[in-house]
Amino acid sequence: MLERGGQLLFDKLTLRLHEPRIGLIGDNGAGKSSLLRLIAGLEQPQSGTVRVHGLDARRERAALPRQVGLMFQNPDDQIICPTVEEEVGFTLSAQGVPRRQARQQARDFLQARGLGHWSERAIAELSQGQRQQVCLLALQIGRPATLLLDEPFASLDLPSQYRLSHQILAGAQQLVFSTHVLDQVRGFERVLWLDRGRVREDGPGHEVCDAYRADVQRRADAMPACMDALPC
Ligand SMILES: Nc1ncnc2c1ncn2[C@@H]1O[C@H](COP(=O)(O)OP(=O)(O)OP(=O)(O)O)[C@@H](O)[C@H]1O
Repeated sequence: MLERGGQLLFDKLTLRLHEPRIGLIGDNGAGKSSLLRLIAGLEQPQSGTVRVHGLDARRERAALPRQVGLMFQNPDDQIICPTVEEEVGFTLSAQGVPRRQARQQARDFLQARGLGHWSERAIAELSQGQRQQVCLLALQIGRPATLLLDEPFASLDLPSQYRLSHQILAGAQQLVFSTHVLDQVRGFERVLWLDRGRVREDGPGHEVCDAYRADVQRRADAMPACMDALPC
């Protein structure tokens, strides 16, 4: 059970997430980010347990970052270092790698991806899309088994979406990916449609996306026409 803002959000929710690519869809406030935060150990349920690759997300929270990395909706909520190299290296220092060695590994990691020229760049001078790329690199260098992505493409232009998508799919990690753009998860093995904290549909991406789209269409059809709804 999880309460947020004094409201019960998840109650008796039981999920096993084993598929390589899992999408999360649903209206604003449905609980997508909250579910990702539970898996990442950033929120704790008031009752019940969250197990991540065999770890208890409450009692073994310190060990979670080696297993799971969460990319926040807003890169500025994630980034804490002034330069790209420091930010990417920070993941390794947090895992116990000495700072100097972590910086060197970060440089090598960027170099290997054709981004050696980014090493010393100030994060503050990067665009939103570039900052999101840095967040993803900072997660990937830690090689977690699972990547949790919270609307990773929300504010990106098309070329940035392609770049980031390529970067995401190039990794071998399990993906759990929340989005409002159904096409991004339609081909996934499994998609969960969350509705006010409950799982409304759970199945192959194309089926669940179609069911959600049809429901949204039904609700839109039931709305008064725009002109009627506008104030005089
Ligand atoms: N920091 C917070 N404090 C209190 N309540 C919160 C907080 N963040 C979210 N909530 C509430 O938890 C519920 C689920 O929010 P959540 O952010 O998980 O939804 P979401 O599906 O990710 O929405 P969106 O599509 O808008 O990102 C909502 O009712 C929201 O009001």
